[in-house]
Amino acid sequence: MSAASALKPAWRRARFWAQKVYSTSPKFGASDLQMAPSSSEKFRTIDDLPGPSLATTVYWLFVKGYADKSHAMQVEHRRLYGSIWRSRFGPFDIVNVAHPELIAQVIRQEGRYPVRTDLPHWKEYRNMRGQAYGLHVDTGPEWYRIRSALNPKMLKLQEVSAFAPVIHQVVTDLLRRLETLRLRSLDQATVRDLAGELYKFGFEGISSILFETRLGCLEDQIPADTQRFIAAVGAMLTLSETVLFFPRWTRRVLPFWANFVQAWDDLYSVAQRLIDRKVEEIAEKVMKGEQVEGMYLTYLLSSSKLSMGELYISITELLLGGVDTTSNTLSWALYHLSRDELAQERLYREVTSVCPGKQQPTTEHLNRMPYLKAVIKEILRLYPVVPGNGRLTVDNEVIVDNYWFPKKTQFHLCHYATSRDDAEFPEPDRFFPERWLRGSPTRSQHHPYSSIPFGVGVRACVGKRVAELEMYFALSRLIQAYQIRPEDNPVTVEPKTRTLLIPSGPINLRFLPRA
Ligand code: HEM
Repeated sequence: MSAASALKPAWRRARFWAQKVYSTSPKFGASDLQMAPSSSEKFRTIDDLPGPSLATTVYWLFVKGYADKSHAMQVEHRRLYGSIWRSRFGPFDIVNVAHPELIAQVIRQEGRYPVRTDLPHWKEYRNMRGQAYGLHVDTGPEWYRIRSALNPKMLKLQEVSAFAPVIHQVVTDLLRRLETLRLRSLDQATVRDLAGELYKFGFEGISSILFETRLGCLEDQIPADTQRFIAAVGAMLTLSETVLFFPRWTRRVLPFWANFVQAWDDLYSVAQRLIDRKVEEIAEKVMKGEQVEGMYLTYLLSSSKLSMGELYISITELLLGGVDTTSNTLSWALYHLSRDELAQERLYREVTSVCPGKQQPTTEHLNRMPYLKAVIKEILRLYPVVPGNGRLTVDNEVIVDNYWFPKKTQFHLCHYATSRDDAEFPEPDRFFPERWLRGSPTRSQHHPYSSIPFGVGVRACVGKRVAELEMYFALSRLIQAYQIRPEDNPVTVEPKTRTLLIPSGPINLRFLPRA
């Protein structure tokens, strides 16, 4: 049998997918569809893709210095290889897509149970400890079952508005903390390493919703248990990248795997204890015949859709998703507003016109603050905190552009490159919230997949609404309270990638109280 005839069924399936995919994508591949591939006309394959060799990748990462700038490497590689290219590095063999239409094609073919990427080290840890798999490790219908249990109370703004009072409490603590820090500084204005403070805010904010408990992250003396919790989250996220790179045999000589396990053990045990404490509280109330009121954890416990093991893991994973993401976005927002007086003044006028006299905004007020939302959108366009997302094809072969890919292809969706593309957003490196204002002549025309910081579809970020609420409340109240300025002799802070896109240096800002 010739190679061509052996591949025939695959091409037939490919043609079927091509029709599905291209039917709504005029720019890419439409002309090829009209030439509908006969059995002799083939789609190209992964082997036909351009891309750097292993040696070139090593050179880029370790000689040219892109190891912590993989977001910038997306932009450079797109310039060199076009909108789709292949990279191979160690165990990784990845197809990068850096055009919104191609990202849309991948997403449209992601199937019912999309998978981002394999996390073999997380799975191994959970197997070792006999824990449930949870949202990040489970796949197929099992992932969907867990996700469906977590979605309610998280996905709609009206639903998450139930969390508004507790978020406001945490924002009040943040304002108090910043006030203390600024008054302690030499010029009685400067808060140094704002991202570090906002990290504690992110941790406290999401924990107060998930555990229905205040952890004291924003206090001067952070309780020891909370410190251990914060350290474990940081260690796990950092080591998670490292352990993947080293082969298994190195575990006997290098400390990374043991430290990774320790971090997970610490993290899991604190989360478990906090949840168990809540369970006891609820049980006591029920025994006394008292009304049980609560938020997300109480809802999950009462819905009984997850086993206790699944609940421990799910809450822990939600925490991991919610800590660094909102805090980094807020850090960048304050960084840019401090350097753009006009934008800051416009935001201040909007917030004070809707909520005069430092009134705390409600979710209804937020509906009348388009500029506030535009600021956050613009920041997430400039600094998508997840600069590159993933999709691993599991159920289907897929066609992207004019290439056919088998099952188990790992795609890397280059969000950073698309949202900084001048074909989508003129002056892409400029902070310009006006480009998001509906009905304004400054509104940009762009592909709907060119800036998708939370992802799209069934696997998109489950915490999007909570994140938005936290960021809107925090930013509006900070702007009500302070004029924010850069420190004297300010330095430009560039982003760097450490899985997430984060500031590469400290952000130091001056907070000048408003009358
Ligand atoms: C600025 C804030 C945030 C951004 C930009 C962000 C972004 C993302 C992105 C891009 C994904 C991957 C989506 C996909 O694969 O299509 C994701 C997944 C996820 N996020 Fe967020 N996120 C943010 C805040 C949060 C918060 C506050 C939480 C917790 C409440 C959270 C929990 C999660 C979880 C659990 C997942 C995995 C969902 C799944 O696999 O089914 N995120 N996020």
